[in-house]
Amino acid sequence: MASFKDLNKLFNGLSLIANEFVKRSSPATTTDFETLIKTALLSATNLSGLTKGKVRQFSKPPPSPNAAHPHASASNSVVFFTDNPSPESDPQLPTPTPTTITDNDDIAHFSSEANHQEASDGYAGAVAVEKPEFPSSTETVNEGVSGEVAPVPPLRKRRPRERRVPATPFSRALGFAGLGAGLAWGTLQESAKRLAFGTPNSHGNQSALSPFLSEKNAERLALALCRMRGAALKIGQMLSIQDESLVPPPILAALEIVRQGADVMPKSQLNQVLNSELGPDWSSKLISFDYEPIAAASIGQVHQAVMKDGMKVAMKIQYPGVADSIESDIENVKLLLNYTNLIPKGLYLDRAIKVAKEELSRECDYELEAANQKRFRDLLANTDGFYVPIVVDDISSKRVLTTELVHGIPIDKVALLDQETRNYIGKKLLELTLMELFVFQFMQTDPNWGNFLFDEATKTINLIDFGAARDYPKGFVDDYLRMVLACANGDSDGVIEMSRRLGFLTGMESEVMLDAHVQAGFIVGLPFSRAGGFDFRSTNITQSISHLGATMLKHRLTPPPDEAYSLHRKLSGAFLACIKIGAVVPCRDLLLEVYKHHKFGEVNEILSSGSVSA
Ligand SMILES: Nc1ncnc2c1ncn2[C@@H]1O[C@H](COP(=O)(O)OP(=O)(O)OP(=O)(O)O)[C@@H](O)[C@H]1O
Repeated sequence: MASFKDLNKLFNGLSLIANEFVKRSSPATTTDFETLIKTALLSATNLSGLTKGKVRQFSKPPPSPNAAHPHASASNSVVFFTDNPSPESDPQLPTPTPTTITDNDDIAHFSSEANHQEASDGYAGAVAVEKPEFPSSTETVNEGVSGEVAPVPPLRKRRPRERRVPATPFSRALGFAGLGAGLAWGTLQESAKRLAFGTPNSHGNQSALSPFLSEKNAERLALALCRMRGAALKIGQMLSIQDESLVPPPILAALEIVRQGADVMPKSQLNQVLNSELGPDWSSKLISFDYEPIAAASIGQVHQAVMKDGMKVAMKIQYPGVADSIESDIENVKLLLNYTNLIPKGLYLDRAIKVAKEELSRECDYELEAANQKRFRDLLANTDGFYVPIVVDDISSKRVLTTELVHGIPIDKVALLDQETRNYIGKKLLELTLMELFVFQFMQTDPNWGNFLFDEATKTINLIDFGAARDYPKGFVDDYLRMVLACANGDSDGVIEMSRRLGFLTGMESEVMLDAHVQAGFIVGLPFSRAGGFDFRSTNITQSISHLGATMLKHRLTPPPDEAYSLHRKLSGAFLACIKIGAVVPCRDLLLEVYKHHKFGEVNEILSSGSVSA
């Protein structure tokens, strides 16, 4: 039976390819045709297991010939610009007088964490592109007592590959089709292996149950997402912020690859985007630009540059084609998910996908992100402990965003800091979340841990990435605050009433569903239920919710309101961050503080047990 199903999956995978051929054949251009041939070859070799994408191992680069130069020594990919650009220069390198440019095909350096000062921020969700480890004369390295430089053992981790972004809808669709076929083939291989050698012990491990979830398939999926970038990768990264105990190990490993960052654009493609977005004289505002990215995110990559006034900036440059392919990328992901039969009923995938599409198209608009960032900068100007970097309008456009470069440790990496500092960070994160929703009614909804960079020296959390930010209507915020309080106070009538008003329940639900819903609410409300510090080190909130989740999926009558998708992602992201860093946070005190100052709108109903006492 199982093998028949798997054959069916293989057939479906191949039909994905056939579909794309039929759908796309008429408007195909010559370039599309070339891509088609390349992709077909890649898929064919992938099917036969030749290029299914092992993470490449890179070798250490030779020492920079410019090591004496104070800037170039930090990275041999930095280009310095003179005031008098040469008119005969290569059109791909605007206003050039490049000092040095890395010309290797692969960005290929290993570096040690200890040496990793400037770009230590580069760990974040999207990130992990480290600088080469040649300290400049001005940099500090580990110095022994004798003053000699102590060798630091290199830290090996996945290095990004340099790959062109498939920029036309046709080439992207083919990428997905190739992936579909690769996964189908992987599933078949795994099934055959199981027929021959038996199914591995399950012990509740999903990967053992489904031949689709084999290690090879998970890796295949991750590497394909890193190559495709765009909407599909973004969804993968969203999924990567999960409770680790709930996700099967092969998928967890694959998501970690995805979380570490995408492949990077080659220089020629990067220059094309910069020229078309900022004009050919974009470099006239800069002293230098580093062609080696500090981050390769889902929809763009980030480069360091120095402005004429000396300010160090981060330039986020969008991959070509991703904004126009959101719709088709998501449809392709949906096809893949459907054919794997992995999506449980009750997820209301269509509604979630509609919301994801809207969010992603907003995120591709960097002018909107710049406006969001300026708004947050104003809103947080007088709040201690947070900093929002300056937006540089002069060197920004719809697809390029330049902001002041900030530093810090991404919050998932603060686990080694002392307990007091971790408690402080946890408290600040929760305080910010509550403030955004209930005070500003404007929230940055991407809980990616790399978006919060903790600067130990100033005890400040530097906030970046405002692409996903949205307003919440006053009525929604009022009722949501009442609901959180009802959850915290163990008030089931209040939870049900507010849930109906907010649209989580229709009023027609069965007792089983109502009970599961209320229990889930109480679990989420647990950190807010008692005064004093809530210890996130000993909580199993996410596991408890997942048990109830199964019941809710079975009995749910309506999808959650649109506002809830991003909001719940953010709230669970904040909780997961506190769990990850093992913080003890006075959650109830923070909530009551917000409640005390909240001005409810006209319908200020009092909950059955909603009287609040500190
Ligand atoms: N102003 C900045 N200062 C320092 N680093 C920055 C800055 N802006 C971006 N970065 C680095 O680039 C990474 C990606 O930037 P950002 O999160 O804005 O991009 P994104 O496309 O929205 O990424 P994601 O796919 O993670 O949402 C960040 O995690 C951070 O490491």
